[in-house]
Parts: sequence; C-alpha cells; structure tokens
Amino acid sequence: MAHAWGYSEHDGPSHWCENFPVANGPRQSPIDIIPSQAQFDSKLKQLKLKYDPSTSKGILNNGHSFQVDFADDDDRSVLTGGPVTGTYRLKQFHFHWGGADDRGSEHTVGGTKFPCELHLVHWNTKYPNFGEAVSKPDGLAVVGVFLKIGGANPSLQKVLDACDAIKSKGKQTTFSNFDPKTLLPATLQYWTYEGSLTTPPLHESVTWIVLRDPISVSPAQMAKFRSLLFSADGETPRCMVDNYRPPQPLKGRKVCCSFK
Ligand SMILES: CCCCCCc1ccc(S(N)(=O)=O)cc1
Ligand SMILES: [Zn+2]
Repeated sequence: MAHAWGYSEHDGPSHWCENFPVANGPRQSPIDIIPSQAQFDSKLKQLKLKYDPSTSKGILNNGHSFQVDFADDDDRSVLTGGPVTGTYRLKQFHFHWGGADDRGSEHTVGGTKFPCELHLVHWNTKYPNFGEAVSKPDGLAVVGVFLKIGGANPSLQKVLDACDAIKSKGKQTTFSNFDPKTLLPATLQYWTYEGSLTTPPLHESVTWIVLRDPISVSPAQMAKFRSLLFSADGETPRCMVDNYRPPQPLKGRKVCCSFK
C-alpha cells in the first residue's frame, strides 16, 4: 500500500524519514533563507516565465493541498533562464498555508514565516515527462512565491472561488483559461539553491527559485484556504491547515541571489 503521510502528530514531517529515508539527505527543502548570507551571482540570468492561459486544465484537492494542473504536452507554458539551462514546462501550482497568519510558508526569510507560499512546479524537457523528471537531480524547477497579509488579491480570488467545488479530498473540477502570471509579483528577483520536493517522496530533484517579493492575500482569502479539508467525503472532517514542512538543515549548500 502506498506510504500514507500527512501533517499531523502521528504522520507528519517528523515521521516521513521512516518511509522516505532521503528525508535526512544532503539537499532537503525547504530552508531558512538568510539574506545576508546569500551570494549575489552576476552570471544568473533573468528569470523568464511564459505562461499560456489555454494550458490550465483543472483544480484538484489531493488531500495534502490543492493544485491547478496544466497541459504539458508542448512548450506553451515554460520556465527558461534564471539559474537553469534548457526548458522546463509548467505542470501544476499549489499552496502551503497555516492555521493562523503567524505560520504557513515552507521557506522562511531570516526566520520570518509567511502565512502562505505558492509553488509553481516545472519539469525539465530533457526528460520525456514529469514522472521521469521528478527523481532526477536536474529534473524540476519550482518557483516559490510568498503571500503576505494585505489587500484582497483578485487573481488569487479566481482560484479560491473554485475551492467550493473541491472542499474534500479527491474532488476536482475544470479550471480553464487561467494565467498564472497574474499570481506573480511585479519583479522576479530571486534566491536560488539546490533542494528537494517538500513532501514525500522528497526527491532531491528541485532547483528552487524563491522570489524575493511577496504577493498579497487578505484575511478573508486566508479563511478560504482554511475552509478546505484534508479528509474525503464521509470521513470525519479535518481542516486543511498547517500543510507545510519546516526548514531543513542547509548542510553546506550555497544560496545565490539575482539581486544586490
Ligand atoms: C512520484 C510522484 C511524485 C509527485 C511529486 C509531486 C510534488 C511536486 C512538488 C512538490 S513541492 N512542494 O516541493 O513544490 C511536492 C510534491
Ligand atoms: Zn509545495
């Protein structure tokens, strides 16, 4: 049977190493990003994100988060430049959030936690598909975006409006013509380091690209995230909150930045 994992006391991050020993590996994510210790690298290229709204397909509650899935059968929605070589195709985006505004992000900045973090997941087209790329050292590039409490975010609201239809685990619905570019901050300055998936199977296959500037989320919008359920219909309802892994040991890794 697939290794059941979650975020509770009995199946959460402190237990993941029991079925996924790479949890204690040399390049685990997330990490605490310490800006003063990040090294400016003038060789880093500008991050290029080209997204075609026609590639958005559906939205799914997978029991750990919810994700918006994209058609990845061609190069309509791709990441190029930044710290990577080659072309990475957008596969999905999802979020991690807390039960209160003082926690929820996976990466932290100088120990500061944000209430929510967006992950845009891309796979390297040198591999035939996502399933092959997900376990390769240069297989994935994930763009992380912090969400900070402020004014309501109209683009995020489009995603949250779909959540009523996917309240419980396993529910999905169509989600067409959405442009993820509208979820990005005005400038794409970033920190980058070599890391892993932040959930099981925790493959050490991710080039992380964490944007410096946050996007906004309102308190009412955070309440919408927190109205989702980890549980399936017919099960005891369990609120989907605190679905984040805490920062992991840096183990000598360098964090580079695209800005001075
Ligand atoms: C063998 C199938 C593996 C699917 C792995 C799916 C996944 C994608 C991104 C992230 S995250 N939070 O690091 O962006 C975690 C998990
Ligand atoms: Zn994630």
